[in-house]
Amino acid sequence: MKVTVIGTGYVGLVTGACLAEMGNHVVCLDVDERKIRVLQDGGIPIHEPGLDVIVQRNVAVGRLQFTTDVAAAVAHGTLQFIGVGTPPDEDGSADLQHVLAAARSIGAHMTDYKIIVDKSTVPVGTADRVREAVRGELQRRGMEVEFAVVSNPEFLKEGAAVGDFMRPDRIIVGADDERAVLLMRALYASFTRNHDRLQIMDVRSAEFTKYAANAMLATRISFMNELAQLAEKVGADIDMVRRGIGSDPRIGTHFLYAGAGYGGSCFPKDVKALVRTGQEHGVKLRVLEAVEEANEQQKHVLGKKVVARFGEDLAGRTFALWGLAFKPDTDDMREAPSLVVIADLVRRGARVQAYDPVATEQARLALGDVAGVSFADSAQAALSGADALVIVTEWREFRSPDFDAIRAALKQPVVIDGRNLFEPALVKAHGLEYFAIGRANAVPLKT
Ligand SMILES: NC(=O)C1=CN([C@@H]2O[C@H](COP(=O)(O)OP(=O)(O)OC[C@H]3O[C@@H](n4cnc5c(N)ncnc54)[C@H](O)[C@@H]3O)[C@@H](O)[C@H]2O)C=CC1
Ligand SMILES: O=C(O)[C@H]1O[C@H](OP(=O)(O)OP(=O)(O)OC[C@H]2O[C@@H](n3ccc(=O)[nH]c3=O)[C@H](O)[C@@H]2O)[C@H](O)[C@@H](O)[C@@H]1O
Repeated sequence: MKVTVIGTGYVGLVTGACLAEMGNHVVCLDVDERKIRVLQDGGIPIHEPGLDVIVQRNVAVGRLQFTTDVAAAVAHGTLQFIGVGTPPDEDGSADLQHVLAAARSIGAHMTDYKIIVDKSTVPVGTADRVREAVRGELQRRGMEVEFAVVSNPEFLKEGAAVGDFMRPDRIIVGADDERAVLLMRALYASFTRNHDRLQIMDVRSAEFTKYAANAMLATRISFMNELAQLAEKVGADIDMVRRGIGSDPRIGTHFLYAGAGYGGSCFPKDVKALVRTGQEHGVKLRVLEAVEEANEQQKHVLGKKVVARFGEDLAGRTFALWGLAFKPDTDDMREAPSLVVIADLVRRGARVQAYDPVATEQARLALGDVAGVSFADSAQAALSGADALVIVTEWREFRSPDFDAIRAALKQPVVIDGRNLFEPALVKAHGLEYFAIGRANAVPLKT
């Protein structure tokens, strides 16, 4: 099938590459000339495991192309995917300017039947606005061309995006047009061969499903983060509790990890946007308001643990910080908890020596010229001369460290772990003080 994907970010590029991998002919369009140049030169502008191989393979056989030429891109695909950003507006609602601009681009150039697929996360009712935007352009050109607008929200996770797209739990298609449903079924048939994972529904339910999914996942995390705070007070271990409740299939084991707060480009913005939609319709989403507030507080938990151990005044102190990206296996710094941790430490006069396996460049951009932050080339180098180690992101290479080398490098034997990576008794046995989330502190008798 001929497919055009508008927007080559985390979602658009993965969508385009994976659809090409299944034999479709895909043209990816972006307004960012730099990004398109990188892609045309054989590079990948983001860090996403496994994506480079798929992109290169499909470019080589001519099934995947990148362009900034709107007219050519719109002419190419019967299916026009919109995968542009939907950042939060000032009032928390989703800013649809890029989605509507993409819709106008399609309307301004299309000459034959198109199925316009909203892949971006967009509030209920957006398909109607996309339809109006396309129709407005067609009228301006004095043309009548048939088209359908379909909702096909994306559920991939960064860091696991290729696997999630190639082997989806479900594919949601919201459509009220028979011809569009047939083509969407045909497009996705290869991804759902063994199990029919395609769910066809009305457009509004599909749009809503995306927000409901992210809101539910964010709720689980804030719920566990709050319980973790209580666990510390009452002497329980949140990780034991996680295992205990997770074995009930109604609860399930996934997405129950207490930590330094959720970040990323989606949970924070999607929870806000759903709360905002509720307000617009006179429905107060109390649970989600609390989810958001709990998460804002959780991002300060590591800073508070540092203060509890070292005092309010951190002038003259240096902290090693492991993990900058909002989660492992990505370079994405959007809403990363590390930004809040760094701000909390630096505000009190501390210096931070940070290390991340891939996100350093993005972190530099996100932090701007914050004084007191430097970047190390390795996890061990970040420890040199630091008072303590603070872990924010659970990259695999941090999971089994040389505790003796950590102890030798630090001025004080203190590890503050925002992701509960280690057995407290093990860390303590190496002579390190260990402060984690929702667990009793493990402090050796003599330090
Ligand atoms: N990042 C993720 O893991 C997921 C994101 N989503 C949703 O997918 C959408 C896109 O997210 P990301 O890929 O993370 O965004 P992104 O910010 O990485 O990429 C968006 C791209 O769209 C381009 N763009 C903007 N306006 C354009 C236009 N008029 N024409 C052509 N290109 C244009 C930008 O230059 C940029 O390259 C958002 O609605 C997001 O909520 C959904 C599931 C997962
Ligand atoms: O709409 C989106 O953009 C995507 O948002 C999330 O994916 P993503 O943000 O890439 O990453 P997650 O693995 O969900 O992690 C989000 C945040 O939650 C945190 N988290 C996750 C799981 C957990 O148990 N505890 C926890 O604190 C992570 O550290 C991270 O900061 C969803 O998992 C995807 O299904 C969805 O498509």
